[in-house]
Amino acid sequence: MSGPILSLRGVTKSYAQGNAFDRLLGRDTRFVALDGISLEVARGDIVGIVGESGSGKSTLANIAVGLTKPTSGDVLLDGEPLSVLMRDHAGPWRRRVQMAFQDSSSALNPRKTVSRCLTETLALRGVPREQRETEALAMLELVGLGAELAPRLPHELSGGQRQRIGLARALAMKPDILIADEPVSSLDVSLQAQVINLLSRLTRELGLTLLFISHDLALVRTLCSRIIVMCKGEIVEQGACLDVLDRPSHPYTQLLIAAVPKGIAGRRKPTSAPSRGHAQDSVG
Ligand SMILES: Nc1ncnc2c1ncn2[C@@H]1O[C@H](COP(=O)(O)OP(=O)(O)OP(=O)(O)O)[C@@H](O)[C@H]1O
Repeated sequence: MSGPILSLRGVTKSYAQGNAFDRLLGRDTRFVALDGISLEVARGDIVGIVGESGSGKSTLANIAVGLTKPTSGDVLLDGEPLSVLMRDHAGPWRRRVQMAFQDSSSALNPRKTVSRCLTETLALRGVPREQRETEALAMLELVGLGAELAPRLPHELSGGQRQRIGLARALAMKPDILIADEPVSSLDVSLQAQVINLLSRLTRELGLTLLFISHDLALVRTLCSRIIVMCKGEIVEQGACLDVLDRPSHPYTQLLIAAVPKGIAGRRKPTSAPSRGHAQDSVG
């Protein structure tokens, strides 16, 4: 298909503010978390979504993945509206758009082994029972982890290993779009580099489209081909990643870049990642 894989058209999300008493007196107001967002994501793009805390990045991600319903506006996957695709609960949207979360410890069930976590996801995808163990091991290998982790519980893993299990679980659904919400923020710099390099490799090898939400402009520069800058629920600037980061036109983007210590925002590259969108995988 030649059109955008993901489109948002005039998407707004607002939340009621105030308590029941306020509402009774007609004093309730609504807080607008997303204000008429429109964007298009091309297949295979790696899109960085940046902006200060509270600017609406996670709300946007949750709407794109179908976890949050927009107050108004349309979300389309390959031109088909989310509202139609979501009618079937285990339907195409659920499989095709997956999310990898920031907090890997709460994203995994503490009572389920790595193997069970992956085989259950594979079952959801309809993989026959007898193939699930083998495929679970293949998923572990894909994210650079060994079969010895399969019987372990989440608390028996390191933070970086948990992060990659979360990624493996999202990838086990064979998604077309992966949304990674601050996927490396809890990791140290070398683990960050591993996960970033892994994401870069997987987007190339699996033809994934990646939405990468981050506060770290240097990581976005390294990984992403496009960038979306959000401020107070609106997109204030978007375009080719290097163009926007090197020549920001909106004052908010300029502030965001200026807020990062010199030499870090601009051109830091994680270990062994040669250039944006072409980071080498250093996962062992
Ligand atoms: N369920 C909710 N009810 C009310 N307000 C909400 C709800 N969810 C989010 N918000 C508000 O919407 C705004 C956007 O939140 P969101 O989590 O999307 O921001 P963000 O850019 O992802 O922030 P961060 O970088 O800190 O994760 C915030 O002001 C937040 O308090």
